[in-house]
Amino acid sequence: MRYGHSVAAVRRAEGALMARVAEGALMQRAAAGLAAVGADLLGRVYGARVVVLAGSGANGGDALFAAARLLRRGASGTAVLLSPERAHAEGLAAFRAAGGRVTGAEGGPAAIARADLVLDGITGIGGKGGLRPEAEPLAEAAHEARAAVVAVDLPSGVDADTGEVQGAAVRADATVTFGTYKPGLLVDPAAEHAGALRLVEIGLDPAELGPPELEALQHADVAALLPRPTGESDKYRRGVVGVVAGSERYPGAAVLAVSSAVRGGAGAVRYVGPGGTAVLAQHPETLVSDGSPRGAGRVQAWVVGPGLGDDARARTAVEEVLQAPVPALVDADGLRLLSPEAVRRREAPTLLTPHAGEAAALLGWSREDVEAGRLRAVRELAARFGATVLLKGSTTLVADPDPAVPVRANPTGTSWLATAGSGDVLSGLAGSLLAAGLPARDAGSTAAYLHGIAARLSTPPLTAPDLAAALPAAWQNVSGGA
Ligand SMILES: NC(=O)C1=CN([C@@H]2O[C@H](COP(=O)(O)OP(=O)(O)OC[C@H]3O[C@@H](n4cnc5c(N)ncnc54)[C@H](O)[C@@H]3O)[C@@H](O)[C@H]2O)[C@@H](O)CC1
Ligand SMILES: Nc1ncnc2c1ncn2[C@@H]1O[C@H](COP(=O)(O)OP(=O)(O)O)[C@@H](O)[C@H]1O
Ligand SMILES: [K+]
Repeated sequence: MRYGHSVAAVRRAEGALMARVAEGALMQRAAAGLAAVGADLLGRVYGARVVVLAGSGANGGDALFAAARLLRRGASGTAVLLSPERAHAEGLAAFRAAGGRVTGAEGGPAAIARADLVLDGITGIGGKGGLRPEAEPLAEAAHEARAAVVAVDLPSGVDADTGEVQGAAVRADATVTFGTYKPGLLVDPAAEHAGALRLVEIGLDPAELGPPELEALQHADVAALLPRPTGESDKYRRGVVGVVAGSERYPGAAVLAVSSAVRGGAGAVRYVGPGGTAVLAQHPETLVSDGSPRGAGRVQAWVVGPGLGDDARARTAVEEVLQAPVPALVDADGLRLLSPEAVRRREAPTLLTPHAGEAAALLGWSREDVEAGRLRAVRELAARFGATVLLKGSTTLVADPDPAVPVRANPTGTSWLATAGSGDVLSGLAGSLLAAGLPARDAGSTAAYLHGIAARLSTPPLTAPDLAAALPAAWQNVSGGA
């Protein structure tokens, strides 16, 4: 698991640790880790040109000390000081002592254009708002230069706690972060600015950090969560998932949702709706009926909504699913037929899976505001509906209705998933995992993880049926065949 801790938690744990170690020791640990990553990216340090973008805080100090280490190994270096009179004094002294040159912001772009490595030490967890105007041309020059750009702790200009980016921000090829991940490194739009992430341990005590704001599953976590049949299993004990999807107008959604539900860990799939013939043609193992959910027989979880439309039949289906005493996943058209009160009244878990447009409609926000503030949006929805909410998109987030439970950020997405019907595949898969007994947050985040891996394993440009067909390979990829 990767954990993302808030700035307040990091400050608390750093403060406690600093009281126990020699002055400056933490910054030296950070600088050593940063220099090692810089050396790695350079391949050959001797003769390389390093440029440090140094703000006035400790983030600039880390960058200057790291550059000094590279200079002592034969690199040459220029520090671009954004506030020359307030630069980190010890870091600057070490950099100068190692032979580094110093310039003001005006000398930055020319130095950056010739650089092999740029260390972005403008701001770290102390940054507020986007980059200030004098730093913007530096960020732009770094983006255009052929140099590798390494952000120190965070890309400067992004919000560490929320992943929001207000104004200009540095775009890095890699980010070396200290002690723990920050939520902004795991959530777009900030995550997109961070590039590859490297964590450098500096000795923070997990107990002093406290609970994370955010978690990102890794292969081993997902492998441990995936349901597995045992000797005692039969198809009913493995769970039956009911899928209410598709309509005369959108028959394909039924086929897509079932195509992933049958590959999602449940023992059987019941399909309810007008698309039974098409579903059976693709998946003869499905139990189909054309009535309403109430008369369809027992299920351990329902999926309702993909391609459902909004006629009387659709309304009845959503109503009946919400009244059922089993976990329910509501997606797509189903989300338009929901009231927060009806969801809040439920005793069994509910998982809502909106994309940004659907989330915007549910919240009364603009779509842009949801995309710019994903973490706020998903938490707000979970609170309003008293439900688990999976917000789809460039970073898929899953929030529990209890605000103390960390939000899960999915690390496996790829923009190839932006293809018609891939959301239907996700909901069938997540519903199947719910039926197999996973709690809603685990079902949603595990489904998003596998969905992303399936996309990576498919040959682009991928289609929704490709994605469903790649689920067994994704499953194997994650669990190593166990
Ligand atoms: N506290 C610690 O124990 C450690 C801190 N470390 C580093 O220290 C960083 C935090 O240092 P600081 O608290 O000094 O804060 P920062 O270095 O992140 O930035 C604070 C400074 O930047 C200025 N500033 C804020 N927003 C700005 C903006 N938008 N544009 C330009 N300037 C802006 C502020 O006026 C302030 O002087 C971490 O991110 C990490 O890199 C590491 O050395 C590891 C140890
Ligand atoms: N830019 C992107 N990067 C990563 N994943 C994306 C991106 N855009 C969409 N996705 C994913 O693709 C799926 C699309 O779902 P959805 O918007 O419901 O589409 P549809 O209704 O066509 O099935 C979701 O899982 C979403 O997270
Ligand atoms: K930085």
